[in-house]
Amino acid sequence: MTYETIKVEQKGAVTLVTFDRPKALNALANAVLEELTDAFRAYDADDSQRCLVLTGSEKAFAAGADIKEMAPQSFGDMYGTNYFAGWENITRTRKPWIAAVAGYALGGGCEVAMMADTLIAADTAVFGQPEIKLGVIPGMGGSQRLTQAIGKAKAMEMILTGRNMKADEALTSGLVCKVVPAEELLTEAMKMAETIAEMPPLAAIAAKEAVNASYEMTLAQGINFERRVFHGLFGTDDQKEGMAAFSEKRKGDFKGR
Ligand SMILES: CC(C)(O)CC(=O)SCCNC(=O)CCNC(=O)[C@H](O)C(C)(C)COP(=O)(O)OP(=O)(O)OC[C@H]1O[C@@H](n2cnc3c(N)ncnc32)[C@H](O)[C@@H]1OP(=O)(O)O
Repeated sequence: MTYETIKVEQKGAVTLVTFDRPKALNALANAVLEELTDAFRAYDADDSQRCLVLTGSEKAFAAGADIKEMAPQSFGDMYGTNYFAGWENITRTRKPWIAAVAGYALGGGCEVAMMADTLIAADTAVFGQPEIKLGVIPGMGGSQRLTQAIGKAKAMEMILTGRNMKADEALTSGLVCKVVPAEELLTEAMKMAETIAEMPPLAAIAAKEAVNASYEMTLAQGINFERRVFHGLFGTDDQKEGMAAFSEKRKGDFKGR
């Protein structure tokens, strides 16, 4: 597929996806959803690819859903098409992916970044859910994921006032795993992605499932799920290779089997 709103590059075992709609600050039009969903599906299906980085431009990761596309829609249009439901497809990606955020990540931009397995931010990053200023509320998971990430008090304050959060606050609030100088963002994100790409791929998928289960299950259910998945990994060649490599004091060569 040829993409018009995103750029997709394979760099070794890492897929780099860049929002490429600079005129509207990478606003998330329907075309972006279709292309991004296709790129993520292709990544998940390609055994040579073991981690993905999603990034934007220096000025904006993404400035939210396309307000001009949304503005004229009626309740019937929104409800009838289950508008925005398609974005959840991205969260079904089984393999790990990282959001590398510089500049604005507002509204849907913040929501897509929060769908990632982890977020790394440039010191220029600005996160926010300003939908209330447009007479709506977050519609792509922001009220849920922001609250899970930073807690009710701060999420409520941001969503009710539309206040933005800068990178340093995003770090102390637990929204992002690290903040780096803007000029180093891509290098740092690719370095993290390359490290993940060297890990046994089945264990990476399993680790992701286990961490995500903590949002869906009780503690007892989650611990039981983790243990079963842990047991299951003893059926993989990569577990044998990983433990042999440790004993033989060498780096593991993981095949994803
Ligand atoms: C998914 C949901 C349900 O959660 C909903 C949403 O995501 S609603 C959208 C939430 N996002 C916003 O409200 C942010 C809107 N944008 C801004 O506030 C500003 O653009 C800014 C603070 C990010 C940057 O300001 P500035 O540097 O002054 O640039 P602008 O001149 O405003 O923007 C440049 C250009 O981009 C267009 N633009 C920006 N954001 C969007 C957007 N979300 N949708 C459509 N178009 C957008 C903006 O209109 C400008 O284009 P022109 O008018 O010059 O053609």
